Amino acid sequence: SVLADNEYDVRLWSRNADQVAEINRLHTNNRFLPGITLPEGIRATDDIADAVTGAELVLFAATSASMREVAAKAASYISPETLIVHATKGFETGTLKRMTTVLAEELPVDPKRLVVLSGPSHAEEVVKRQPTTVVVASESLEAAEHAQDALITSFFRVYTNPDVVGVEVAGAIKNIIALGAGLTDGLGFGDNAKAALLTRGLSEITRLGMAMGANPLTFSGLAGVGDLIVTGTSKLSRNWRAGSMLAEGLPLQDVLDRMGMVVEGVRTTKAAHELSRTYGVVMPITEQLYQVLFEGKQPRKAAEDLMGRLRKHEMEDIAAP
Ligand SMILES: NC(=O)C1=CN([C@@H]2O[C@H](COP(=O)(O)OP(=O)(O)OC[C@H]3O[C@@H](n4cnc5c(N)ncnc54)[C@H](O)[C@@H]3O)[C@@H](O)[C@H]2O)C=CC1
Ligand SMILES: O=C(CO)COP(=O)(O)O
Repeated sequence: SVLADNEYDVRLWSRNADQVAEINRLHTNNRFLPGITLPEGIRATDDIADAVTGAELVLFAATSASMREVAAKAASYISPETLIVHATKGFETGTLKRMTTVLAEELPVDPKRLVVLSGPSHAEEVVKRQPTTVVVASESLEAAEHAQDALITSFFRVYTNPDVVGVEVAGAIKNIIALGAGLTDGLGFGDNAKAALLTRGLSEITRLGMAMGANPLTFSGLAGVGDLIVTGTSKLSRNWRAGSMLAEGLPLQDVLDRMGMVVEGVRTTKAAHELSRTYGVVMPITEQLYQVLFEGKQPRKAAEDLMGRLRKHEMEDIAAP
């Protein structure tokens, strides 16, 4: 939608032929964006070659679980000079790789052509042209500025940042904290509890990010604090909603079935649980969420265990870079 507003000739790929027909005939996508009319400049196709061949820019917005498969499908139609942008918030299951690493492995482009787009950007608001600010990060300033140029509008303000690791880690881990915020609200705790969770969650994101090589300042930016606020406090967030349903006692599979859309925080909790061990980083909220999601722990007991941890200095576990 943003690219079409910038007069790009947008080809949108979906594997679902009915969805493609609906977008082309009616300019709607009722299952995911009910009540919205999409810009005329978007043409949908279920043929990935048709979508990607000759494109100046390819924007991947696959789920983290399907990124490698989708990138592999597109690879032979992408040329080395194509600008690749992704908007996916998660790690690859099993390998724990970041999305730019997956794309670099699958696509015939220099890693300097890869850009990550992140920040507070619920699709439901962006498509209504409600204002937001986001960030694009790339190893190459030229690639980041190219993406900034392509995506910036009067309602979608795009900043650049060279810290790809920080932006990707922030975008992924905030979904765990958003699940926790949904649980906190679902349990009936107050605003203090949520502010506390988001702040200590930011500490956790920062610790892991720094251990993985990120710039700590990135976490006070749009991909960090910005997306943490929107995902942890908005009812549009699937991660928040999933957390609040878990607090009602619904089993995880029922929650995911009801959502019918990706809840990235679930897989990311598993990935971060492993990353915290690999990098030797203390991640108590992630640890408790892991036990709630995968080991049947009661959410209220998880909250008690977080509150009952050994007393600490506020910055204790943040190692100097
Ligand atoms: N929805 C939002 O507001 C935002 C989402 N994101 C990120 O974008 C990514 C995608 O999220 P959504 O589009 O919201 O998820 P979604 O669950 O709403 O849609 C995912 C789509 O991918 C399709 N899909 C799944 N596996 C596939 C495969 N193997 N091949 C082809 N298509 C496949 C599904 O059928 C579905 O249509 C996630 O990483 C999310 O964190 C980032 C910013 C905002
Ligand atoms: O990342 C998002 C908004 O910036 C979307 O969050 P959810 O996946 O929780 O809906």
